[in-house]
Order: sequence, then C-alpha cells, then structure tokens
Amino acid sequence: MDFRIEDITEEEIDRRLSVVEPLTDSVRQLVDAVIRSEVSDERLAAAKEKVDAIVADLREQQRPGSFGTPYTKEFIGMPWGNAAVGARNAVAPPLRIQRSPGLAECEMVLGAAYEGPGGCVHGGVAALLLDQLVGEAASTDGLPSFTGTLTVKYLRPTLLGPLSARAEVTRREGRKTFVHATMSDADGVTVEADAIMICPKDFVLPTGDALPPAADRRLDR
Ligand SMILES: CCCCCCCCCCCC(=O)SCCNC(=O)CCNC(=O)[C@H](O)C(C)(C)COP(=O)(O)OP(=O)(O)OC[C@H]1O[C@@H](n2cnc3c(N)ncnc32)[C@H](O)[C@@H]1OP(=O)(O)O
Repeated sequence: MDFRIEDITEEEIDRRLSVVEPLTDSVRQLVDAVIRSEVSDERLAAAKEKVDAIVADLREQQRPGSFGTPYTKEFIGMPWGNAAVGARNAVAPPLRIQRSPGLAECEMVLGAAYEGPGGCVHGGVAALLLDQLVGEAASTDGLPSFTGTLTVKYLRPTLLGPLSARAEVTRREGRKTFVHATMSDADGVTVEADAIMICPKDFVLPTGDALPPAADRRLDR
C-alpha cells in the first residue's frame, strides 16, 4: 500500500487543490456530456480527437501506478485518487464528507455517470460510496480501519439526483469497529449497510513510526 509522506504545508495543499479540483470537475462534466450528448457522429468523432490530444499532453509527465495516499508530516491525508472522494478523480462524485467522532455524513448529487437500472443509482456505486463512508466513520478516532465485511441491503430503487448518506459507529471491540450506514433520498432511506471495519494488526506508518496520538491525526484532505 502507498502511504508515502510529502513534506508540504497546508497552504501548499490548498494551492494544489485550487489547480486540480476545477480540472477534475471539468472532466466530470466531460463524462456527463459524452453520455448525454446528441450531437452528430462527426462532432463526436471530432471531440475524440480533441480529448486524445489532452490525454497525450497530460501523459507527458506521469507518475507510475496510482496516486496513492500521501500524508504530510502532520498526518493530513491527500487521497486524491480515491474513487469516492478523490480530488483528482473524475470518477468520484466526489463525496464531501463531514466528520465528527464516530460519524460521517454527506450530501451528493448523482447524475448520469452513476446509472445502473434506468434512472436509478447503480447498486455497486451505492456500495462504493457507503464503503467509503463507513471507513471514514470508523477512522474518526484516528485509527486507520479497512473494510472486513460490508453487508448492503437495497430497500427500494435509489433515483439519480440529490441524495444524502450517513454512517455511524455502533460499537468498538478491540481492533474491530461496527458501523451502520444509510443512503437516503427525499422520501427516506433507500439503501442500508452494516460494516465490520478492522484496524490491521501489522499497520505501520511509512516512516516506521508508531501512530501519533489521535488528536494529532487528520485523515481528511
Ligand atoms: C489510513 C487509512 C485512512 C482511513 C480513512 C479513509 C477510509 C477509507 C475507506 C475505504 C474503505 C475500503 O475500501 S478498505 C478496502 C477494502 N478492504 C480491504 O482490502 C481489506 C482486506 N483485508 C485485510 O487487509 C485484512 O483481512 C483485515 C485488515 C480486514 C484483517 O486483517 P488482520 O488485522 O490480520 O485481522 P485478524 O487479526 O485476522 O482479525 C482481527 C479480528 O477481526 C476479525 N476479522 C478478520 N477479518 C475479518 C473480515 N473480513 N470480516 C469480519 N471480521 C474479520 C477476526 O475474526 C478477528 O476478530 P476477533 O477474533 O478479534 O474477535
């Protein structure tokens, strides 16, 4: 796993985000536009040429593999490639998660890129987003937790559009944290999930140091 340390300030994080977040958002718009565009085949083909030119430009300098999750020395995480929250990942809605002890909540608007059954959110997307949320709720005490088991129950179809989601720790047992989560539309809960999150026994920081006190850890950028 890639948890490298980057020696940068919070101001530098903000500066980098101010550059990449608008780009990522434009790519999200591109994804949505490609799905829903009704322009002629000629214009679609011309669009492909333009997109290919942008891709070639960006690939001139590229890191190998994935983005990973770098941390500052102050343990501020930058999971910018993450599929649910990544600031550089157009696949991510992205979730903007509010955290408090044992709780993670967010509101989101899921559009055409997240469709499963016609007009509805893909079940795998709902599971993906709830997986992130249970992970964040379990990790609000500063201990990294990975999903051991995630059980998802789809109560009724989730229509694409504005939604909210919530995950709450129900109990902790040693390295195990139990979390309950829901996704809701304006009429109430559409999906619920239960997770057993586990702090791995062999987890070490990239520095080889022990984890710092919980109050000094922020896993939230
Ligand atoms: C920096 C991060 C920021 C975190 C902040 C951001 C959040 C990110 C959210 C993303 C969430 C994800 O997608 S995470 C990615 C998906 N998940 C994974 O890839 C995890 C893959 N699995 C593993 O790495 C491992 O199997 C672990 C960590 C889950 C467990 O390994 P371990 O630590 O060796 O566990 P072990 O000692 O055997 O068992 C400890 C206890 O847990 C129980 N247990 C073990 N495995 C499971 C299991 N799959 N489901 C239920 N329970 C289990 C055992 O019975 C035992 O209970 P007892 O006998 O003590 O009662």
